[in-house]
Amino acid sequence: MTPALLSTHDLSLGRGDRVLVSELSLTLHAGSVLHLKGRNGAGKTSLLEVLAGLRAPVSGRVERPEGGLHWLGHKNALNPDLSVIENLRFWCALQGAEGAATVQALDRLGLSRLRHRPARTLSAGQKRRAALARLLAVPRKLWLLDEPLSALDAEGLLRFAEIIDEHLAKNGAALVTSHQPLPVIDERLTVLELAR
Ligand SMILES: Nc1ncnc2c1ncn2[C@@H]1O[C@H](COP(=O)(O)OP(=O)(O)OP(=O)(O)O)[C@@H](O)[C@H]1O
Repeated sequence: MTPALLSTHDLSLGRGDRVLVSELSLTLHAGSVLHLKGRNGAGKTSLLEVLAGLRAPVSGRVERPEGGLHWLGHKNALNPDLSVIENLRFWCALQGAEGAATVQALDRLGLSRLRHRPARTLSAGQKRRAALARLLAVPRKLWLLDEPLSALDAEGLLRFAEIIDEHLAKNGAALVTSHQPLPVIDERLTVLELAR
């Protein structure tokens, strides 16, 4: 059995007086991906925020990997006035990862040609790709990704599939929310559907 990269123990969370998740215990192992599904408002983002440590649960606890994790929220968190590569370098510097492989990361997302363009001039899908490039610039074992496929075209989906595949092969793990099927269709994928 590969090591656990994320575990929850009797985790409950809510918004206001609404319970969204009740006593969830799950384990995400290295080399696996969990597709978190559920209708609008079911609580996927709220759960991801608790897993990332950005929001407190009502009860229960979360065990995360040493060495940190990647969190990609709905927002791309790009500074509109910096170029694509400046944005990535700035983010790497915040992570203490100066000299990270930013050019290669942008190349993997098909953004080489656009790397000196101000982020504000990118299309929605190009901005999503620029945010995804962070996953490659700094290695982290655990990826928590909220709707990473939003705005990606067919070619972007293929690139995402390749990136996830490599990440799992290197004993990484990912928890991904998406309203569309994930481009990983084998025994490495499990699905959790929030019921509400
Ligand atoms: N800032 C907030 N204050 C109060 N309630 C909120 C807030 N943000 C979200 N909620 C509520 O919490 C519930 C869960 O929201 P959440 O964003 O986690 O759902 P989701 O499953 O990610 O939805 P979607 O598929 O639309 O992204 C929803 O009912 C929503 O109305």
